Amino acid sequence: MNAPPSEDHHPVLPAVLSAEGIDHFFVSPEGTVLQALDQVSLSVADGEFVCVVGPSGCGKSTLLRILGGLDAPSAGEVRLRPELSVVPPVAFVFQDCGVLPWLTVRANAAFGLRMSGVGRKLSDGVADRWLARVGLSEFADSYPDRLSGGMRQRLALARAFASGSPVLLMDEPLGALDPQNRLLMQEHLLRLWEQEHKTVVLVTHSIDEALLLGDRVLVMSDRPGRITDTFTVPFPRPRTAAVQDTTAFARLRVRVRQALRAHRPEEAAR
Ligand SMILES: Nc1ncnc2c1ncn2[C@@H]1O[C@H](COP(=O)(O)OP(=O)(O)OP(=O)(O)O)[C@@H](O)[C@H]1O
Repeated sequence: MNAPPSEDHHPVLPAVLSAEGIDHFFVSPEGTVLQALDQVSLSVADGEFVCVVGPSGCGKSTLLRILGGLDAPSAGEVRLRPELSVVPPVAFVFQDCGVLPWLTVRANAAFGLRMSGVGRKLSDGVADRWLARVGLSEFADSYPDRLSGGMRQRLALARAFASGSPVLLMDEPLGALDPQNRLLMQEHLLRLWEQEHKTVVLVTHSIDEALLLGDRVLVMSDRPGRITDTFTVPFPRPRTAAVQDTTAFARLRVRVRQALRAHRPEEAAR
């Protein structure tokens, strides 16, 4: 295995999701080849929250899609713990929510369960419990156009958590929110995850978000994306946004920022 240089060791717990030696190439209609990923290997333990940060265009979304089986890698292998194949193993949360405007809020929350064959009564019951947990009960019979951006994102989270999938793959799920709403949603996501302990891989541009939410932060280089550094986040749980005001947080933020800069060609040239 091509282990990335790392400040910290990978978890000793058995991996739920792992990837080994992932390369990915895109070919344009004119035949131009673009390498998006270069020998990416990672391993995510059961119940672990892993955040991925990296410069724009470095291949984070491509990696997430490959981890979730939406795209096949050009080379390398993704493995999910075998017993997970009995349920939809992964649920996605995207920046644009993926909320379906023609379905009610309840039907949106129940969507993952319905797609995996769960009957309406049972899936609606689960959806209603999740809507209550994200504070959207009163909108259950409404359509998503009645919801604000933050509420839609809460609905997207409810749908992912309600789906029963043990692995949640999140691509900038809070990226479209204003700073105040984003902080509220980060704390909301923290609470949900701390209660449910799903296995999460979350892509974000925000170092602060990664350090607030994650157990580990993986840093990617410029394209073609490689994992250059891994940081274990030592802050105890349950966490609140107040951890961002501590000296330890500020120090770790600097180290992650330095790791990000170290692998950008224009920085290396300075
Ligand atoms: N379907 C595609 N066809 C061709 N090129 C693609 C395709 N999808 C992504 N790319 C290219 O692959 C590279 C990686 O894209 P990707 O979206 O994975 O990056 P990212 O790190 O998620 O970017 P951002 O942070 O800006 O969202 C980029 O150069 C992008 O232009």
